[in-house]
Amino acid sequence: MSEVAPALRVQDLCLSFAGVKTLQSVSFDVPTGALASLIGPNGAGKTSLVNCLTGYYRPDSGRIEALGRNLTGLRPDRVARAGIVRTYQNVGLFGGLSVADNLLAGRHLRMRSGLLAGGLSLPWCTREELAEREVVEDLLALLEIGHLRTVPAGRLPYGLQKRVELGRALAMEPALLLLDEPMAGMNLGEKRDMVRLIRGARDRGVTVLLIEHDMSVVMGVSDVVAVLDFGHLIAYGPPDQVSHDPAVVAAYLGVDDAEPVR
Ligand SMILES: Nc1ncnc2c1ncn2[C@@H]1O[C@H](COP(=O)(O)OP(=O)(O)OP(=O)(O)O)[C@@H](O)[C@H]1O
Repeated sequence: MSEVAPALRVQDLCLSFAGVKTLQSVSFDVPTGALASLIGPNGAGKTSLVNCLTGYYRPDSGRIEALGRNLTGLRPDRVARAGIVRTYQNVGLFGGLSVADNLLAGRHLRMRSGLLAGGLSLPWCTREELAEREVVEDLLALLEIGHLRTVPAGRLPYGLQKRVELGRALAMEPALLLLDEPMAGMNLGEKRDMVRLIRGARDRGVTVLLIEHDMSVVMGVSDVVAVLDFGHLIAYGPPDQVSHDPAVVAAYLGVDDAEPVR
């Protein structure tokens, strides 16, 4: 039986800034179709690793393979074209555009028609736009924000803006979705909602790598967890195993008692 290749394979990745080692020989896989989490205390190197994966940082050495391609050292636009979509810690929506139009903006990357053809209202273009709007409606339903479709995104509370951001990322139909601390600054209720929606995306076949520093957030939702500490991968495996790993408990003093967010 042939094994399915992992969606992401990180091998011996090293990164340093002015001689200070930020990532030290980090290796792990994200299985295709999984919801994987990358966790670690503040300053562990999580964002630096994501910046390597998305082409913003060039690693000193090591290899990044995703979706069967070698992505090591590729520019961010080339990485995005390979189907890897990322959200950021800060909200980056078009505040004046409606929720639906923000999602449509995500679809535009995939649309045949450019703005010029759209402006001329060519029949094929209109048909295509209608089809895109249907996809957007489907995503609005998935994210439970259909009732907000006409509201300017900038007027929404923070937790809902993060939901729209997730929607815009999903609108790009990523093969691998990197979510950089999507629950930072959220209250418990908003975190629970977000966890449910991210799981929903995974259940629709999107491979997800969730970056988080709050261990309780990831333990209830992840298929597999990778733990970074001071640039080293100190644990990798299913959440139950990782949460009891002595190295992880030491890195997160006391947090092994944390209630998982479900
Ligand atoms: N562009 C840069 N120049 C210099 N040092 C950097 C740069 N980017 C990251 N670092 C350093 O790398 C280390 C890891 O930072 P990083 O932001 O990757 O950690 P993190 O795990 O994402 O932390 P947090 O949870 O606080 O976001 C830190 O010591 C940081 O100062």
